[in-house]
Amino acid sequence: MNTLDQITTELVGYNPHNMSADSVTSFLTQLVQPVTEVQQLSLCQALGRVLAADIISPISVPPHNNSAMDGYAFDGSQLRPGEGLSLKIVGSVLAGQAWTGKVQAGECLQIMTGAMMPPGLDTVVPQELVTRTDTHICLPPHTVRPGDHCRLMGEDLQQGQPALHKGELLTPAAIGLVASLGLQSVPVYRRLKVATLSTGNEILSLGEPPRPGAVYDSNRYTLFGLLTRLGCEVIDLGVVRDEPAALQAAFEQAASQADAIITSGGVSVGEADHTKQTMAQLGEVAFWRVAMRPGRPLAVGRIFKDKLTSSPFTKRADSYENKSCPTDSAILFGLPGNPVAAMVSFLAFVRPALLRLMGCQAEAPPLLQAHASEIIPKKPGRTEYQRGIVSTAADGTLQVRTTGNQGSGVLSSMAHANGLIVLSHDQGTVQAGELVKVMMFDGVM
Ligand SMILES: Nc1nc2c(c(=O)[nH]1)N[C@H]1C(S)=C(S)[C@@H](COP(=O)(O)OP(=O)(O)OC[C@H]3O[C@@H](n4cnc5c(N)ncnc54)[C@H](O)[C@@H]3O)O[C@H]1N2
Ligand code: MOO
Repeated sequence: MNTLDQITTELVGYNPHNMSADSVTSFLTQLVQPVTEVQQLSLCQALGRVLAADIISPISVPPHNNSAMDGYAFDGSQLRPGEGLSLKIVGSVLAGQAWTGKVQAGECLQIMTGAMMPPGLDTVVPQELVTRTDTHICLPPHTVRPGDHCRLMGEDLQQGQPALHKGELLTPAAIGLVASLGLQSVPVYRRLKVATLSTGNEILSLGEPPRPGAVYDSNRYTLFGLLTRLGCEVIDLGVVRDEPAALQAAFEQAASQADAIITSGGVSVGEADHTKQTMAQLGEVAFWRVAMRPGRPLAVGRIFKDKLTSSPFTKRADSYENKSCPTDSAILFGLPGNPVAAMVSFLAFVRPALLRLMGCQAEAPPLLQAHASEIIPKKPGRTEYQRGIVSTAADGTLQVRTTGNQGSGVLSSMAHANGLIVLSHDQGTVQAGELVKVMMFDGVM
């Protein structure tokens, strides 16, 4: 585990009370140490998990030369430029069958897609490109070239070649690739446990009757969705009152069970904002406040498990299967209470940090570029995230417009967005037609 001093002395521009969005990303890369515990999981359970070792192909894929079309297989060396070809049909082979007979010069074999190409044959002509009698086919000139429509053994993967690398996320395509190798299970890093709690005396749990001054908790629900999409196990610790003792008990419980803790509310400068103080008592506050909007009062730190009193930490290698978690500290993300500020902070920083904690080494997906359909006012000196809808303009280019009220408590404009327009730290107001960057939600939330 790196100490804060080790991380911060190397970090350019570190200012714990006003971090730029870029320095938060660099900081979290240093702070977060990936989990190390590995499990062997059957393929169907492994979707969304992170590979803990390279997958080396035990076989070649495809395992044999085979036809890419329903048609006729023959030796392509008989083709002559500008000339047609007449071939005698000597048999027929389906996928899964092996043709054992001979196919001589002047002959062909009727073959179905996926069927093994017999030795000596390297070319397939699709059936709709030939004229056929009972005994022969006739290929017009220029129908195929030697080697056409024949899929070669190992053209996808050669035996012994790495198919996937350690640190890759298992997507549906990756799961399919592993299955094509005949492997039934894969080594993956264990699932992260993430504890969530909402703070605030005014926060109502669902099912409670409304009361004056109170609002229903939405943050635990957006976080539940975001964390579930990420494949984390969510430990829901409910709503905690704005009281230091209640917060301390909740943090201790969370830290004893989870790799990461995500709170919302109580990180600003109000009299009931106790999150940072409790974080400092049980661990350390790494930084608080980011030059961004929304989400400025984000606080990040960690809770040291060996300091906990009420929830003793058992450091057993298999303990993540039980109640506690085998890491020395739990990283704590104190998100701002305003619902959109909480979501934006999660998407901008928490999600990439959790992916790193999960062992994922994949690059962040590139931001998309779209033309702003309207003026977007922006002050230089902070990164801004605006809720937007990307669509295709009449000329085929991408355009983006904002989804209305951008107040950091307004969830409806978030629910109607398909991405966040990311306006960088030094950027000023965006004019209509200018290109802007967009972080798309697809696959993320
Ligand atoms: N004097 C200042 N006041 C505020 C500042 C500031 O710099 N100086 N920052 C503002 C900004 S920006 C934000 S964001 C908020 C963040 O405050 P907290 O993290 O302390 O959050 P709360 O005060 O607890 O709540 C803010 C707001 O969000 C509602 N909320 C909280 N939790 C939930 C939840 N789970 N579900 C739905 N809504 C929730 C809460 O009722 C408040 O309306 O501080 C500003 N103030
Ligand atoms: O940063 Mo706050 O999130 O704007 O409301």
